[in-house]
Amino acid sequence: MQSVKMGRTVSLVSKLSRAALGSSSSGQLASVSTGLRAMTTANLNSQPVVIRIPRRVQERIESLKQMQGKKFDKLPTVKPGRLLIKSKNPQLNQSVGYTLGKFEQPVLTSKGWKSNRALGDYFSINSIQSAPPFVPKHKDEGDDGASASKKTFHCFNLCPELVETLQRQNIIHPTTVQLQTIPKILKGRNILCAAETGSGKTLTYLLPIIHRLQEDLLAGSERSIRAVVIVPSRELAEQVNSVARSVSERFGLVVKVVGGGRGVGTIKAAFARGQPDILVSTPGALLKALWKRFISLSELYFLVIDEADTMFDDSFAGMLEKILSHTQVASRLSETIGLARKAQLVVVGATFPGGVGDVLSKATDLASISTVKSRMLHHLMPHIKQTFLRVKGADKILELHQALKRAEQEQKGVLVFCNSASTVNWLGYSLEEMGVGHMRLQGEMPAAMREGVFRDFQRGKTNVLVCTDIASRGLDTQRVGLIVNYDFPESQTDYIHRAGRVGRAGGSEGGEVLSFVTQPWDVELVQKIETAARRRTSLPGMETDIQKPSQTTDAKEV
Ligand SMILES: Nc1ncnc2c1ncn2[C@@H]1O[C@H](COP(=O)(O)OP(=O)(O)OP(=O)(O)O)[C@@H](O)[C@H]1O
Repeated sequence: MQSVKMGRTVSLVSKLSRAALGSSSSGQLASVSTGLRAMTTANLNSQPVVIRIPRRVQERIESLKQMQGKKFDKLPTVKPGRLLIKSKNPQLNQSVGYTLGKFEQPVLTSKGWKSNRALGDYFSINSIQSAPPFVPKHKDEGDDGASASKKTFHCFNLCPELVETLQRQNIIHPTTVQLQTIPKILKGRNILCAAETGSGKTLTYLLPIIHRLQEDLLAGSERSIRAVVIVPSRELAEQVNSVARSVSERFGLVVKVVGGGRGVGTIKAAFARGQPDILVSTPGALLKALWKRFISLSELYFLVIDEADTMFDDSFAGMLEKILSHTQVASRLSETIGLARKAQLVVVGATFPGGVGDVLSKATDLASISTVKSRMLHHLMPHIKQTFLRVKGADKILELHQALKRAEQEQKGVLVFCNSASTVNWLGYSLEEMGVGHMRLQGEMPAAMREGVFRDFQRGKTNVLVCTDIASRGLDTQRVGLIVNYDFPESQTDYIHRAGRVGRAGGSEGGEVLSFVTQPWDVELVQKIETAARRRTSLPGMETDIQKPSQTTDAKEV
């Protein structure tokens, strides 16, 4: 008897679950509740039976109840399971398991955000996986990329000492971009490598360069500048210099760095004791060194342009063209070998707006460039939680203070991004008054003041760095767990780069981005981001317009 009753109860619960899961109609919801009440009464009269309603069903019932309360003319976007979008208004939540139809317009939380009535509204794009998308998955592993026999750096046939050096730094398995690009650079190809922020692009180009140069050194070649890496900021130049040194030291390769803002004397002094094998430089400093004939690039094997989107924008493109005119870039694979060899070109970035092809076509045949483009390029990173808060300008400082307190408890490093140097200064004074320890980094600071700020932040001198976008490009910020967009970024590109300071290869999980949205013009960008998140597509209008390499050229040259 008992077992029969139990059996009926179980089948009733499963029917109710199906009803609740499979329908959004209020009639069925009412029957779910009535059924449950009837069942409870029946059980009181006989032997007690514990009825457990799965949490999924409970959540479903809750959301259906909310639908009932408000006339809602749209299919529910909430399914059992985790939420992709969590809004203040739960009707606008969207589950990970919900896929928007091709012609279905997403209902956005940020839809009415231009109006002041929306003040206080918010939504989050939740992280839906713990592993970054640039960690290669293997057949026998789940979404998080755990376990499995992954490839190691041995697979590239790099010199063993180089692989050993990486192992000592706990860099064992190549990322997707490294797997795809390193073999191509080793073959001598011109490369355009477009891959997500934090996916390990620096080692992607440095490893083949160092491998090649140490071979040359063993062959007894004279020292001259064989590789130049051009980056847009002094901080990034210092960082690339430090990575290059850490992996090339044991081979006796010389790496030097020159940055702008320090005058010709400092640049001259950098080369007083001879030419390095690898030179890392900002474009301005490199041009000065070339014009003053402190260096020559006639023996160049590799020319790397890192952070391509910044390097090809109006502020740098002119300088870049001049630098390219001082170099001989190979237009075919056969030109990268032999005595009359020309330089191999490697262009690297996490975002590729238009204009790249225009400049490059002046230096080489675009058909000679192999493009490596990662699957999630220009997508929102799925392993980072991103929250958008519609807030009054005057309230931002209080919200920031709260966020900083939380981050302090969790011992996270924080980057606070502002859109101008003056806001960095103003915010700095305000935080000082509030007793919040921090450092500041912006482009208008005198070189001497700017020097070492980022390094000190990296070393943990303070947990908070208030900065402009000069800190958003390329800087490796393993200790940062929270990004605050105090000012909302002016472009999608800036948003991607700022958000990319968390969730980097080899870093810790659980990075977050918090964005304050105050201005009507911010709202349009938020809406684009929210739409891309709900549709799970790349951000709109960010396609790369560089010409794809022609298959025939590639086939001939291999
Ligand atoms: N295969 C790897 N395994 C683990 N960590 C790695 C690996 N490759 C690189 N890293 C580490 O990942 C971090 C990010 O690398 P890197 O700065 O080169 O990223 P990036 O792609 O250039 O980022 P951005 O687009 O922001 O410039 C660094 O700390 C680096 O040491």
